[in-house]
Amino acid sequence: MLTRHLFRLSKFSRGFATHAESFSGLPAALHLRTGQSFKGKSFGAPRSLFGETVFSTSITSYTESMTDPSYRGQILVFTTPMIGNYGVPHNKAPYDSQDVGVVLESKGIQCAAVIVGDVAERFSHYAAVESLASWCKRHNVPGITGVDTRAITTLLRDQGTTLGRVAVGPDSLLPAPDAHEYWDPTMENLVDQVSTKVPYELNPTGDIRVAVLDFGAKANILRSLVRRGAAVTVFPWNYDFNAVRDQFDGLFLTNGPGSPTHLMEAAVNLRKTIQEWNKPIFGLCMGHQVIGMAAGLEAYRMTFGNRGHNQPVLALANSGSIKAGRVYVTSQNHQYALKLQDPFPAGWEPFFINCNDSSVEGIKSTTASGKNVIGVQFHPESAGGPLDTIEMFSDFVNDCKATRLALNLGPRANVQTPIDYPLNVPTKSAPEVTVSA
Ligand SMILES: NC(=O)CC[C@H](N)C(=O)O
Repeated sequence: MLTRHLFRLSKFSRGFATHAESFSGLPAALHLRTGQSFKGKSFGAPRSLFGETVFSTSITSYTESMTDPSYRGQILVFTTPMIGNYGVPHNKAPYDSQDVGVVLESKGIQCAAVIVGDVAERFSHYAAVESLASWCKRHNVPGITGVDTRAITTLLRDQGTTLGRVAVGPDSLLPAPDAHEYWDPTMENLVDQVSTKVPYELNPTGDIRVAVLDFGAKANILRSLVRRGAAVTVFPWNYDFNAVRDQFDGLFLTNGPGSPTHLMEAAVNLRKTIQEWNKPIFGLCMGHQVIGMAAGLEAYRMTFGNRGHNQPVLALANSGSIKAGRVYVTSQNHQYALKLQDPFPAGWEPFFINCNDSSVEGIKSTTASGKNVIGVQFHPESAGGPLDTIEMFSDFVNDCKATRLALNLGPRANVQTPIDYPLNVPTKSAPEVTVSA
């Protein structure tokens, strides 16, 4: 009876559908460079490719994860067995009241491929318009279902993130590639591939004006700033913010894919900004790593990183809405981290620490330094994930407002002053900061 009732409910919900045509059922295999192979069935695009195999422990939000530009080049294994049961929402205007041009985290699927235990052929959700399989097919992204994702995860946890190959159809019957044939996405500057090529503005009449350095921004970062009344100007990753900084009340550095070793130029520019400019700076994930490199900390590659929406972090200091001694559950997607060094560089202190692996989860400028710079390894904008640290965006916006007041700049509400973008600003500075890959 209950089952019949549930079936009816799902039948009449807008998104109830099956997309059998996107389940080719072709044989497929995931080969790891370390020699292991896992066999399953193909869904989505019938296409073979190389990538870096990573796992995520998130239970929901496969749509947000897959559109996160930080997953660029990665074969994403979900530890949650059933993926796809609430389908995929539309991606057409109008989006929402904080329209930043996309409904999820970016315009399309960013990860190279997905590996799931059991892909849902039927989906049901009021906002869903298609199945995971049909979405993957439209975006030319292959998926494999029917594999033991727990076995893959246990392996990756022991041996670390591993290069892989998704082989679909006849390719899956061929022997696994030789170790030297695997493509390593981290050798490329992936940030350059996903960052905006030209500056653009959102909410130009906001109360404060924030510059965003786009290393591969998740859209919810932009929404979170706009929602709090900020006018936002998004710049390419290697734009030298120092050329325009007088026009802004704060600087935000976003998440981004790949190794921070490719972002030396941004770190060198930022070091100058921190030295010469006393307004609020906030960075997350890749942005946090760039802040750390600018501060003189070293970044390193972790064994398997942290990916999921259930990562506990302990606050070590009070700052705005964050209280020392409290544990916050956070959304994360990273492979690199800043080294915890003793002593910390002058003027800096650790802000958060991961409760599972004790890795650095945040740094901040000390009160005595007179600066207001914060970097966090996790994603306070939390798409998807718990909202425990979302108020860090309010803290940042409030700090920007307070700085305007302190500098007697007055309110800028409804003032539309065009930003003057000097051309050819990206510079080729000599790297001065260290990162161990
Ligand atoms: N989400 C991110 O910004 C991740 C930063 C970096 N790509 C890493 O893997 O550590």
